[in-house]
Amino acid sequence: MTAGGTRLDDDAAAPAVLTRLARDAARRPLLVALDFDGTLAPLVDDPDASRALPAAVDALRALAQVPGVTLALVSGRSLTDLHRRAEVPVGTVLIGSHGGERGRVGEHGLIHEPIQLDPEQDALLVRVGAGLQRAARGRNGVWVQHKPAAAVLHTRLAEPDDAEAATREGLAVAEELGVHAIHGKDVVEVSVLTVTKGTALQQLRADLGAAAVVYAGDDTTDEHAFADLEATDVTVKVGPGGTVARYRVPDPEALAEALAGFAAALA
Ligand SMILES: O=P(O)(O)OC[C@H]1O[C@H](O[C@H]2O[C@H](CO)[C@@H](O)[C@H](O)[C@H]2O)[C@H](O)[C@@H](O)[C@@H]1O
Repeated sequence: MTAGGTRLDDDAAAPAVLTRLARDAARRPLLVALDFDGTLAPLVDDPDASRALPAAVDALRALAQVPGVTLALVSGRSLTDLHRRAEVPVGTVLIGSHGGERGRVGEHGLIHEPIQLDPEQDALLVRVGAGLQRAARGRNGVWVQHKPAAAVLHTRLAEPDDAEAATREGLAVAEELGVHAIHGKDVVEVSVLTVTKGTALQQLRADLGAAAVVYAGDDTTDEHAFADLEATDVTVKVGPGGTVARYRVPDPEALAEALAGFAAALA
């Protein structure tokens, strides 16, 4: 219920703390960093159909116009995928692959260095993909998504028994290969990189010299970001579940509303 003395079950707490932060001119430069799936975009069965809420897109546009504010999206998606669907203004920083890739939205498209795996990581990624394909085989609704540095076993569409068995097998594949696995919302993601959203966010904060950070997210990988930020930063868990974040909003709709209020208070 509480973290850092804040009531996580108070729906008004996050909007109120954002308004206070907006009025505190000493806390600039300000970094506003947001997860994508489950945070700006409600979760859906097909990851390709995922879109940010129109209200969230409007709020991000308003935030990006405020002097002294840098907007960033921090996602498990590949950078190109995130860029394709994010609908964010020029200048927005994009962090993809859970911190493994970083770029920026430019006037003429995405500016970034494509991810470069060494031959060992390349070979490992092939084995990860093959292992997860084995875990999916013969199980209705279980499928594998391939990304630049990871493969993801999706179980959202499977019956509970199949989902559970596939998840167990997917986690075993990671253990066998000695690589990092993330058990997220109806996914087991196995990456050949050891980065986290937390370390990527700390790096970005240092690069910007940010005096304060706002971070919102809904899933297990976002807990790294919450944990690595400072007690004076504003961390917001979206939806139910245990968290080390200081504030909570019930869903992406409520977050979009809070961000719109934040942008208005900053203007
Ligand atoms: O860090 P995020 O932006 O939250 O991305 C994490 C993963 O998001 C996607 O999967 C999740 O969203 C899907 C679409 O709503 C949903 O079908 C799935 O169950 C969720 O886990 C994406 O497909 C993954 O690659 C990302 O790592």
